[in-house]
Amino acid sequence: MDISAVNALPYEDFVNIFGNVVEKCPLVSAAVWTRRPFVSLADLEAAINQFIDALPESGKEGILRCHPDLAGRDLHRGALTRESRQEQAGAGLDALRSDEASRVSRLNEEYKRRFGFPFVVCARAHDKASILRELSERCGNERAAERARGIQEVKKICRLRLQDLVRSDNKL
Ligand SMILES: NC(=O)N[C@H]1NC(=O)NC1=O
Repeated sequence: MDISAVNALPYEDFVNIFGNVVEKCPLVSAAVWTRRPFVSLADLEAAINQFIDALPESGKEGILRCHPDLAGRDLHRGALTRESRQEQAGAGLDALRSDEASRVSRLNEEYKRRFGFPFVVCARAHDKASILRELSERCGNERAAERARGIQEVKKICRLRLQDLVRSDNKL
């Protein structure tokens, strides 16, 4: 799929294809559709990032709250989105030892209690050990810093998901 094919998509198809580049936030792709034509994939990514940056802090926190916990309930129930399942499995989060699983669960709960939104990290940029380290370190940050950090991670996840979609053999 090249950028001219992306630009030719009616909004229903655009939202179907790009609706989960920001986890469970199809509103983002529905909003940026009006920014066509995009000159490149990077331009589409920039439009998404600008939309996110223009949100009030409550909207940014809302985006974070749409993310499932890493190695959390949705993974165990088989309720993750396809993208999230692949990302979490790639970092080995679907195969934690029981001591690791209880540590992640305890830290995820501590993080959510402290900040009111879940810990978000781009799992594909990490492995199990570095995710555990980040989770534990970031629990000690301030709320505003964590909100900004979580949003940076959302953008990294989004970039990789966009690249997958445009690289894949997604015949339109
Ligand atoms: N909580 C969290 O970071 N979840 C996300 N991270 C990632 O790479 N995929 C996700 O679903």
